[in-house]
Amino acid sequence: MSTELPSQKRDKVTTQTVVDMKRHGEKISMLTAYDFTMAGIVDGAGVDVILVGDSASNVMAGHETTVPMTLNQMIYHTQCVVRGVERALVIADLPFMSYQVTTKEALKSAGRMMKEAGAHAVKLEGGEPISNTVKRIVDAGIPVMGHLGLTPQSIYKFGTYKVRAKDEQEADQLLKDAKILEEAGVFSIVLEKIPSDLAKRVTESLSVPTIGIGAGPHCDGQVLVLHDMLGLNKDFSPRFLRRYEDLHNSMDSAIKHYIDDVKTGDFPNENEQYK
Ligand SMILES: Nc1nc(=O)c2c([nH]1)NC[C@@H]1CN(c3ccc(C(=O)N[C@@H](CCC(=O)O)C(=O)O)cc3)CN21
Ligand SMILES: CC(C)C(=O)C(=O)O
Ligand SMILES: [Mg+2]
Repeated sequence: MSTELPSQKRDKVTTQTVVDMKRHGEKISMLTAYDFTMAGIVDGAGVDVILVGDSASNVMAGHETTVPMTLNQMIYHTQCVVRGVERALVIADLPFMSYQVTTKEALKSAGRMMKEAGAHAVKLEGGEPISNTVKRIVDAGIPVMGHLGLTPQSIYKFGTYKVRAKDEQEADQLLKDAKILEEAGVFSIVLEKIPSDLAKRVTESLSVPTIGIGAGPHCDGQVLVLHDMLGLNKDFSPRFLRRYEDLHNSMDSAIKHYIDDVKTGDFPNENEQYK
């Protein structure tokens, strides 16, 4: 019998693969990407899941929140990412107000994300209030990832990005929401900025995998925003973020070097021109 872990097959990662990874106790790695070049690097390095997050609103467009992102903008980013990916599962965030008004509109939004953008699955924020919508999308053959805890599209309802579900009543509600989403058919749930103990309880009570961001070590997988973990984002330092590179500094010094070479006439040299 093979002792190969589910993700070690070089086959494309599917929603079934990530569910199998939970059953085998293999952790799931997920990162964001918003464009072709970055997606190719992230996929080539072997990440299991790529999220085209609506954090593109912050990271790509320079907005303060994810609220302004449109469905057409998310479709564009997802098209770019899909062209750069060979193996990873590509999940796209449905942006604010593309799925909350009616179930019919939600299904259309999810359908466009699959047909026009080539996403393999969509992610929606929220629990019980969107469970019928989730069920309808899943019934249409579109895999759905849930997202509970800190749900940035609702920032104006909560007013802060502080840790969520710290009191018992909110914790019980989150646990209930997770069960309801599982029953509605999600293949996985993101847990954002909640206490580790609660994330552990949720993870143990579900058969579908949890993917944490600021939700501790007991989740079945972890996700970070690519630009944050590469150190491109100087002014975002929540405690859950680990920086694996300081690309801001690397880019800054490379660019300064180039400017200097242009000013001094060092660039272009003898070999960098046509005769
Ligand atoms: N660049 C980026 N990274 C992300 O992780 C991310 C986005 N953008 N945009 C969409 C959401 C918003 N997310 C957030 C936003 C803020 C905090 C946060 O911890 N902010 C403050 C603390 C705020 C408070 O305590 O009131 C911090 O410490 O930076 C965490 C996740 C996660 N997502
Ligand atoms: C932080 C992750 C989970 C996300 O939703 C995003 O990048 O938009
Ligand atoms: Mg998001």
